[in-house]
Amino acid sequence: QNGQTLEDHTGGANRPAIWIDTGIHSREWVTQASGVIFAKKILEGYGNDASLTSILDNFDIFLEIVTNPDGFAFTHTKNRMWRKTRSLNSGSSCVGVDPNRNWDAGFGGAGSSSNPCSETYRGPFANSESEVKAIVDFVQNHGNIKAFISIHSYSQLLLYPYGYTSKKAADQEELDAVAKKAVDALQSLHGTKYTYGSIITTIYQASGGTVDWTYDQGIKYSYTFELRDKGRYGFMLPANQIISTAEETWLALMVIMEHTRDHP
Ligand SMILES: NCCCCC[C@@H](C[SeH])C(=O)O
Ligand SMILES: [Zn+2]
Ligand SMILES: [Zn+2]
Repeated sequence: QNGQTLEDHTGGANRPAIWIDTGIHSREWVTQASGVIFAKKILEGYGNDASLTSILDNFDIFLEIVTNPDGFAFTHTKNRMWRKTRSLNSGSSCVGVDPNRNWDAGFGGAGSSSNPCSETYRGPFANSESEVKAIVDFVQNHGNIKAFISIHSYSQLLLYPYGYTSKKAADQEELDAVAKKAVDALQSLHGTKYTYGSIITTIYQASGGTVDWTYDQGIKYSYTFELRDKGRYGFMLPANQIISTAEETWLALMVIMEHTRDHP
């Protein structure tokens, strides 16, 4: 359209962008399902919701829904509780690397395991997993991503860097203020209560994590969500909670995206 070639589908040379991924941990099924609903929100919202329209008039949104496809298939066929990738580990009969410990941010430090049989196995080296490397390459080639949101379940948390170190992020105050606003918006819909804060202080030490790497790439608005619930169902959240979970999470995402739009 308007004289642009097919390849240039992003509406112009490298517009600023917002990244959202779901399903990097395959068993966290409410996240992939929510990702599909986020896609619907984006498509239906353009031209109807003024705030989303203004976001999309200025940013591209990149949404990767099945970020760990091999793991996701495995949860459907063999093991519902599979978390990691399905890569083969030489010298071990244990399969898979934790794709949320494989990033080059404090890689190999405390908060990940060197044991291939562990659920938090970091992998043989940073970006060893194709699922991770693909995103690293995309982020570095794009070079104009302003917000990066990686969605997990469960625990009802909104987390920001760092997880690999107790050092405060340079933008900690701002990240905390936006997180508060986001969880307040989330809670306003169905009363779902979230906790927010830095990864290491709010959940546990985790090395090689996604948003620690994106933050250190200069993507200030880097957040990890842990969606519903707090353990009653855990990863097996009943399907009848998918829509309400996605709807409330969308309100939090809108707060983060609006802040990104208004603070370019
Ligand atoms: N980027 C590290 C985020 C903190 C831990 C998040 C949870 C999600 Se299941 C984890 O990977 O253990
Ligand atoms: Zn997870
Ligand atoms: Zn989790």
